Amino acid sequence: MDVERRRRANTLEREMRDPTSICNVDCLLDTVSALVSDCDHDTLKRLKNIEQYAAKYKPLAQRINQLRMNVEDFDFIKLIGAGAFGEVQLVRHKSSSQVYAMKRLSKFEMMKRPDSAFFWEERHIMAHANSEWIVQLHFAFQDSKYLYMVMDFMPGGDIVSLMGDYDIPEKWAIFYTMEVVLALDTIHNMGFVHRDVKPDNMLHDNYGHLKLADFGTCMRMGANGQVVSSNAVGTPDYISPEVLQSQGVDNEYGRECDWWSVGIFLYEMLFGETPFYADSLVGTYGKIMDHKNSLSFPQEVEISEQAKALIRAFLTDRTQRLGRYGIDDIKAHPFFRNDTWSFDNIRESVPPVVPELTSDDDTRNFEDIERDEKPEEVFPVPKGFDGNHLPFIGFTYTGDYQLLSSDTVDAEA
Ligand SMILES: CN(C)[C@H]1CCc2nc(NC(=O)c3cccc([C@H]4CCCN4C(=O)Nc4cccc(C#N)c4)c3)sc2C1
Repeated sequence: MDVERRRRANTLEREMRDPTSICNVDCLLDTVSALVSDCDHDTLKRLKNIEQYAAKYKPLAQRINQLRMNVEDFDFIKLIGAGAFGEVQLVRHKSSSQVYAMKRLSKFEMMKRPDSAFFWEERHIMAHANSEWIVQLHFAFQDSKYLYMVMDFMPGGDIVSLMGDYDIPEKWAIFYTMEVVLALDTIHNMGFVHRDVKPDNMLHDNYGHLKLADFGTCMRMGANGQVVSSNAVGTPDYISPEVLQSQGVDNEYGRECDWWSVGIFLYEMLFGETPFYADSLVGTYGKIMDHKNSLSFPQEVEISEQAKALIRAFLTDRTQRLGRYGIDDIKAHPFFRNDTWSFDNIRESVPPVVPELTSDDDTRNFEDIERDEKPEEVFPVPKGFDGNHLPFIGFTYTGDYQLLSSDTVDAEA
């Protein structure tokens, strides 16, 4: 082969081995599976070209799906979480015996809504953060109905349970607020705003240290550090005024919206309830928009002035909010002064609550969840070629192996 042809072949091979390239081998295999899934309908097979393609490639697609990682590789242990488009299961990988948390998102739910590309941010952040503050994505795969994300199991459960089980002393609040601040700084430094920081998204590992776990509402900041979004996201109680006001209109806001949510979280740890709680959504929104007058501290709870000062510094207009000039102003706040933990040693320190676990699949820190037995919605038979699986091409990910990467076949393969 002449030099020019060899050079061009090398370029293509390099692209095919590059995990960040859409020419990556996993993307190409996704394409075959997606195309077969989208063609494999009797109505479409009336077209000769489609019928012949499906007949020829369906066996290959089945072989690809069977050889690559798939849901049959895992034993289901227990349902440990549920969200709008799916659920999280505790599973054990059959061949390695390793336990994982596997999130399963319904493709059908996502096809019904135009703004459903949220799972790409979640995949990117958990796959590439490589941070002790972020739950790690180990594998991602898909079948004709679902997306699957295989992640770290966090046996300590979420901090909502911890707040329910304990009356949290200020000292503990220092620890957990420090860890949330460092975790959010990691997301911000990756170029994302989280937008839905709440105790449900804060999980504990087996030591009792915190990781952020749900990134469906994360959005990439523009060059100016702002996101432009018209869909208000987040859970009412923790949502900042500027994100709230972005409902319907294109409103710009930045990472400081996450610091508001930290203020809500700190208030809730210390007072046992969120500051703008109301028994209606409108009531809560009203209090948030009028936070200057609606923020108050219950007299009967003994809280330090530093704690109140930090809460006020977060629960203020974004133009005045602590953290708008970066995390150093937050780290310097007197509330964090203590004789045990610092922002630099906290990950090496012993957390206030260390989970007592008896096995690697101990789910004592997860409430039982009844599966909402809604009849599994099936896809309507497409009238024409809908390409319903095309938006999911490229989702497949294996953190520990890249197809075609090793020059020689793996010895133990
Ligand atoms: C704009 N709209 C269309 C989109 C906005 C963003 C968005 N996010 C969704 N997200 C979901 O549908 C979903 C599914 C299962 C679990 C969870 C979380 C919420 C409850 C627990 N959970 C979670 O991720 N847990 C988790 C994660 C990692 C490790 C462990 C453990 N151990 C546990 C979320 S649907 C949707 C619609």
